[in-house]
Amino acid sequence: MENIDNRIDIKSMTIDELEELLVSMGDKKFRGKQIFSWLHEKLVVSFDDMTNLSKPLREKLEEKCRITALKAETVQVSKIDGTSKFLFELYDGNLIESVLMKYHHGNSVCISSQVGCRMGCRFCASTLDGCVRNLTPSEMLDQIYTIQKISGERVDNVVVMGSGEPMDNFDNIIRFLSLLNSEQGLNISARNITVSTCGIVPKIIELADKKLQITLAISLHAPNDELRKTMMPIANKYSIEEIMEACRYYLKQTNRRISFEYSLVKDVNDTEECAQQLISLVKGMNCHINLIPVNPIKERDYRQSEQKAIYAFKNKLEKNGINVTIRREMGRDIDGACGQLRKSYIGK
Ligand SMILES: C[S@@+](CC[C@H](N)C(=O)[O-])C[C@H]1O[C@@H](n2cnc3c(N)ncnc32)[C@H](O)[C@@H]1O
Ligand code: SF4
Repeated sequence: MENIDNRIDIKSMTIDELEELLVSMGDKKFRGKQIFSWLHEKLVVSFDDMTNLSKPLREKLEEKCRITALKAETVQVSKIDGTSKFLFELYDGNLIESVLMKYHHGNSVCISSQVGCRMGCRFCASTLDGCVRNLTPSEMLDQIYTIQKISGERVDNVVVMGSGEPMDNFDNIIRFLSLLNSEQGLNISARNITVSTCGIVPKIIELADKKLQITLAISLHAPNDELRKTMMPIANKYSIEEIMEACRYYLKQTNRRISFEYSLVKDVNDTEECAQQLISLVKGMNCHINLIPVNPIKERDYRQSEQKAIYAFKNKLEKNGINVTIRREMGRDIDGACGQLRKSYIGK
């Protein structure tokens, strides 16, 4: 675990670690659980609010530890569907984005896992300035906690689909997942959490071996390696066949249906031939395909597929027995592509 400004990042600690810390400070073990509950259930951001701790203990904790608390720099709310986009400032001045989406089945928060991203996908605004740094588990958690506090809404589902590549920040993601899942915290069930990756094969296998019940989403975007290489540099490292093999392993280990993300780009990957290749790739697999009309970014020349092409693509997949949906665009009036709000803010 990383320390922040030479103080311990207390919100990234498990109950066991907190108990150990308290004992090492000459206090009682049970205080660990109390502090965990203040941080992850009652969502306080100051030791002074931990009213069942003595003043001297609170002072000692303040000296030794730091409570991650994100500052909302801007919040944009969609007039169309209530989607809110948050720009948060981290303790070191870096900015990240998160989104709250309201669906009939509950509230979903989409969080960032890194400041920027180093994967270089051609359609993505998050990667335009590379990766600045990994987010700590507490910084990932605090996106959800702060949104819950600002909006007054209970968060039911979490998707790790904001800026950053979660499998490039693996240990912090695993710790974040276990804290989010904790009964003494927000207690969000693993089944309500989705982690999306561009396909870092060894990490998918490592994740599978943890046998968590989370949904794995793969950003596929192309049905063959040649085309994928033109869209996503990671395709030079891992082939689609290797990714599919890792997905089959994930399914075997977890019994969880895989999601494939496929952003439709006009005249690039939206042809009938691409649909046919995609069908051959996933046929017979327990999976779901999410078609996303690409959100154009001004720095790149990709354009969104036409409605007709989007529906033709979807229909072809459906006719072949593939589970497929077109992702509804949430917050159309506020939404730039993921990473664009941060980018435009830095630009100022
Ligand atoms: C921003 S990424 C973060 C998670 C992870 N790095 C990944 O690639 O899966 C989440 C999803 O957003 C998609 N995405 C990124 N930029 C997009 C854009 N301009 N239009 C549509 N989808 C986009 C990605 O392909 C990916 O499926
Ligand atoms: S799509 Fe995902 S992996 Fe690719 S650059 Fe964007 S955030 Fe990174």
